[in-house]
Amino acid sequence: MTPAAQVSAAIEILAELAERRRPAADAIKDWGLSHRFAGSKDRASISSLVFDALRKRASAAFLMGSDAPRAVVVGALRESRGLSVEEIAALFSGEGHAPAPLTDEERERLAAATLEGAPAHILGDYPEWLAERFAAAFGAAAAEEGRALAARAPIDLRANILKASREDALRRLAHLSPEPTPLSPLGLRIAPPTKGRGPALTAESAYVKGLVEPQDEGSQLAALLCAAEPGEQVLDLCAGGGGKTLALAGQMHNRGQIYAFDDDGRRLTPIYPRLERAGARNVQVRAPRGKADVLADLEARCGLVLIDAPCTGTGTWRRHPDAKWRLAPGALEERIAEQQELLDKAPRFVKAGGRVVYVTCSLLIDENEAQIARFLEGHADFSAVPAEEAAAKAGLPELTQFSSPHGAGFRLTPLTAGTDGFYVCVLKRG
Ligand SMILES: C[S@@+](CC[C@H](N)C(=O)[O-])C[C@H]1O[C@@H](n2cnc3c(N)ncnc32)[C@H](O)[C@@H]1O
Repeated sequence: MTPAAQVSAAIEILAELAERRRPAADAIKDWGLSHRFAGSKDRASISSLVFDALRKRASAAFLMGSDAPRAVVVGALRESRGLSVEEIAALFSGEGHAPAPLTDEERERLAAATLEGAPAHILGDYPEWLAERFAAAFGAAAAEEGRALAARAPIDLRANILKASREDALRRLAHLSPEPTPLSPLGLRIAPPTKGRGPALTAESAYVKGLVEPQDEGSQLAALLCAAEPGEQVLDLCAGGGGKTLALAGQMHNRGQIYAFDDDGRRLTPIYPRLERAGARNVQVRAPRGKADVLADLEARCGLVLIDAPCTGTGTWRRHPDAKWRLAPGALEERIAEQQELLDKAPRFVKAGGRVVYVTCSLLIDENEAQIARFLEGHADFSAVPAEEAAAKAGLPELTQFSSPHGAGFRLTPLTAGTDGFYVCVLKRG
């Protein structure tokens, strides 16, 4: 396919997404199935165009004076890719499978329109209904935080210390030019591709042999702040695919026991091969079994209960730019209710002196500091561990700089920490 035909395909897919609220990856996959002539490189280029347009959907629409898919793609080619009017005009030639030529108005806007005077949610490319919540979380930095969330994310990996040091992993992957991550002592970072496909990581022998695991640096830090110790009894209450479970198994050097639970058994499916590949041997997966209380024996036994809570995922928009436009207010309310339920459930399993670590990949106060404040009101035997103390316990005193200005816990954002957005709070019993 020509680059211009790829642009046409991206516009077509965005039109489909505007009609049906569905993940962009699904729409791209379906498009590929019904256009068999498109090769894998074409599909990667189209996918990258669609995601770039979604990253900049609000600002591109503002620039072009229209939120039609074509306008968004035209605007995003300027905003995301930095193309000139002539470069964009060359793609919109109207020839063959190229989109229709630029109109005079489109040309004028591309040449002269600016974002001056645009409100923060346009400058930061996030939904208008979240504007108040972003202002509460970030104040005057809301637009800048939004812009950082609209950028492409790097590929972060965690060295699996059960099998390799970070130095080993860096050497093994040297052909991908990884850099050590600045905050996590276990992290490796590969720059994001400017367009098209990134490296085929799962084909790397370092991955196949379990020396590295893809995990955003923020997620690595959340796991490190758990400060799990060898020999501890740990309940991972929302284990899902096991990203944090694996990190905890490494921290514990395979000693002690991790119980990995998720109330949706299907979500646990990937954990089995991942544990195998990582060489994690201290994990018992406790899949739900109908109405049976599969965690009954853990009552008051755990030194650590991790709640990696279901959330709106506002911190992960760099990786899922379509999610920000699909998120609806009702979903936020549902997540808040689930988070409260989990926070109320966790103390049952915590022994005296033990801790609960509450984590979300959201940046909204309602899902984070407000949840912790509510929890502490109802659980007088728990207190939030001050950020300085929690950071020191994790051996990462520099994380104190990310202590939340809105209450207990840590806030990491792409702008301030260069990670996905994460909230982490360590709560101690007694
Ligand atoms: C953020 S994801 C977990 C990600 C995982 N810990 C990781 O690092 O890969 C949240 C998980 O919570 C699970 N969940 C939602 N409500 C739950 C509940 N009441 N009890 C246990 N798990 C729950 C979801 O099924 C989902 O897998």
